[in-house]
Amino acid sequence: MHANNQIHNALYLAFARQQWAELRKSVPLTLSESDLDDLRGINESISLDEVTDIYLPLSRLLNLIVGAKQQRGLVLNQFLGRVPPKRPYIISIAGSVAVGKSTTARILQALLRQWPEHPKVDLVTTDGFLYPLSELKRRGLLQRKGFPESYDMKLLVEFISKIKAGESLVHAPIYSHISYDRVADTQQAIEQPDILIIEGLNVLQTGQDTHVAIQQPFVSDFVDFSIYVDAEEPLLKEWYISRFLKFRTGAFSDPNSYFHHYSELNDDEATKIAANIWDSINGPNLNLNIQPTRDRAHLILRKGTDHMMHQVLMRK
Ligand SMILES: Nc1ncnc2c1ncn2[C@@H]1O[C@H](COP(=O)(O)OP(=O)(O)OP(=O)(O)O)[C@@H](O)[C@H]1O
Ligand SMILES: CC(C)(CO)[C@@H](O)C(=O)NCCC(=O)O
Repeated sequence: MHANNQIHNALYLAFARQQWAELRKSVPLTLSESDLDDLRGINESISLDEVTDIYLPLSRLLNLIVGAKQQRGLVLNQFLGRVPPKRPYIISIAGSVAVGKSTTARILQALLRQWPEHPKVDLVTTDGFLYPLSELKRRGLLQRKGFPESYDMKLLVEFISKIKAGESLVHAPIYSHISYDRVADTQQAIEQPDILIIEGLNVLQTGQDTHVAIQQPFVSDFVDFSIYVDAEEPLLKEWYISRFLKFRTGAFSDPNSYFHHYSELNDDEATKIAANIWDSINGPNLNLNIQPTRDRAHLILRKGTDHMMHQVLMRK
């Protein structure tokens, strides 16, 4: 599936699911029943096998990597003879619409919090940095949501640079999937976490990928470790459609929902509309702007049917 396998092999170590699962090594399955309940609350469809085989080794890897960075920070301070501000370790999670970025991010958050070295783990999504709906309309971008030009990149880069600089309180705008818009009067407060996870379609993008010149620097300049969640497009489209069908009885049934009128649709009608949104917006965005950023990631998690990860690729 990779256009240039030779380059890929040179860049990444590839692990089949079972090989990766063995790398959990000494990480005990420290999850209590209540932890498991929390994880099920994040996504009831996620299996315990997925947590033990994929996420526990990943949590171990990230704990080691964050630890190495913290050590390096101590050495630097000793050398410079000063106490620097606490700077969060920043992990980014990229991938298509509906690949499961937010589920992956929330499970990682829950697992990373359990390590005594980094108990405070915050999570933001770049959805909040989409322009407000009125601005998208003004710019004629309603059919381009999720494309690079639909984000306020200046605001996003300002946000992440403040986090990286160790500012004690930084605010992020919040997006509502119900109103399909930025929330007007509430913001998310980020107060010097040990780790910040930032999740979104665009976290690996630079100006070079797109027809739109995005000003430098890029989000990835501030990110310590990047993850790309990958799956073949037919699966992504299927997951997008099935989430859309589920939303009819969930989010869309809310009278405040932007898509409230979809709640009345039968399965066939809803499938057609979702497939059409995929083919006209999310699919082209994947192929033009998201997938081309995949091979910049430090780690690629490859999913197959039923959201099962079947391969992990790690930068050498
Ligand atoms: N590990 C998993 N097991 C089973 N279902 C999953 C898993 N991860 C995600 N899903 C399902 O796939 C769909 C997309 O997941 P999610 O909302 O996490 O994706 P996303 O990449 O954050 O999407 P978006 O970019 O649109 O916000 C949801 O219906 C979710 O329940
Ligand atoms: C908010 C984004 C861009 C990303 O999560 C996406 O969910 C979205 O709304 N895409 C636009 C097309 C659609 O409604 O799916």
